[in-house]
Amino acid sequence: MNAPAMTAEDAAALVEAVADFSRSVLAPAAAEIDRTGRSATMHLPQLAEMGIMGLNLPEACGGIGLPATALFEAVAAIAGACGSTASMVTAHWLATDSILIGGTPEQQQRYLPAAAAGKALGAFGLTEPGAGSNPADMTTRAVREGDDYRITGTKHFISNAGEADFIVVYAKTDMAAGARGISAFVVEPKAGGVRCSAPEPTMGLRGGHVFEVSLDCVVPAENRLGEEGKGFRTALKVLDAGRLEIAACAVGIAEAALAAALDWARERKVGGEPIAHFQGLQWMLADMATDIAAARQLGLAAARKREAGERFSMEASMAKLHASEMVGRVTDKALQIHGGYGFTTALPLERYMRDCRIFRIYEGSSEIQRNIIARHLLG
Ligand SMILES: CC(C)(COP(=O)(O)OP(=O)(O)OC[C@H]1O[C@@H](n2cnc3c(N)ncnc32)[C@H](O)[C@@H]1OP(=O)(O)O)[C@@H](O)C(=O)NCCC(=O)NCCSC(=O)CCS(=O)O
Repeated sequence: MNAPAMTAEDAAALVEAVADFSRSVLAPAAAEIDRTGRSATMHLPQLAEMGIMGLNLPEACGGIGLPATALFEAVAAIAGACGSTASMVTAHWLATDSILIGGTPEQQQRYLPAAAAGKALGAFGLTEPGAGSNPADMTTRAVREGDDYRITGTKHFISNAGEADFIVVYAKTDMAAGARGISAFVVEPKAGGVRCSAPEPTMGLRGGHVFEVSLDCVVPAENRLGEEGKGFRTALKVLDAGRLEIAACAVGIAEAALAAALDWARERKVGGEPIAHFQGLQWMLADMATDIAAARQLGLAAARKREAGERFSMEASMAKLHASEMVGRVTDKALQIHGGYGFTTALPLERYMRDCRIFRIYEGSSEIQRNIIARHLLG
């Protein structure tokens, strides 16, 4: 079992500090980020100061080493305040987790301390225009040229890429070997050969920018993470953690929507009576709270397995599946409780609905999560 890097009391205090920061710094800017599409990286200096960019990394790599259960709560707090910021931060963690899981100790020391300190922003380059649900179909290739690799191809829907200092790119080193021919590389866009599109216009998470990335670059062989052909396994391990973080984002946004609905129900009157007095509405609130509690428990169960150093693929998929579907139900009910006001952009309800919609799609759609769960059940 992996020893937790800090005591439960220290972890709880850190989560509380992240929640305070989220309420006081992130939440007030969230509507403006959504309206203007300004990048959530505007918060990077303060996120860095709080140590948030390295919450997922062990102290030996410059991170905070927050235990997985506390990490779940920290992500929920960030997402409840600003979904775009949570998306940007967790995409950075996909990149740093790739190096932590797939890299050598030298590679970890080369990249992770600066990334944990928020001095270098990361992106995770797996998805392609023609390879979303099945990364094994990717066509990006890395061909060995002496001490280097030439990487050519196109990646799509890559969060942070346009501003990233490093992108972990998954590419085929053996085109005939399917998933076993995939290797991972750290690509530094400043070295040249990397072109990013303008940010894709999206329905939600408008400050969590996603890009198409065209690659025709040469990287030194020392930038390959681990052995050739081990990249797919690394990506799937990274995605276990990423899926848990999406579940946490869903719980955070759902809690924000429930809190807004509770306030509204207490204050809004119909026929002189607060709408909270009506049983139909009370039942909606009860269902929302129950749905959120179930999602949190699934997430924490997966996090406990992660903390114990056990494989948690099925649990992460269950947590993501349930939480990403749950947040759709909860935000819809919260908007309904607000009536016409919920439909206006003066209140955050419609933003919550837009921001959470992608959770059922990225880092493995709900259908992919069901496939993974069924495969674990059936063996
Ligand atoms: C649906 C899939 C899981 C199907 O994958 P495969 O069937 O092709 O692969 P598997 O047989 O399951 O796994 C291959 C291999 O790796 C081993 N493995 C897998 N996971 C782990 C783990 N956690 N720990 C250890 N080992 C693991 C597994 O046992 C196999 O080993 P053998 O080869 O048998 O020895 C997969 O295709 C899938 O997950 N698809 C969805 C892809 C996805 O989520 N894409 C999203 C990308 S990122 C994004 O959306 C946003 C990023 S951002 O915001 O910028």
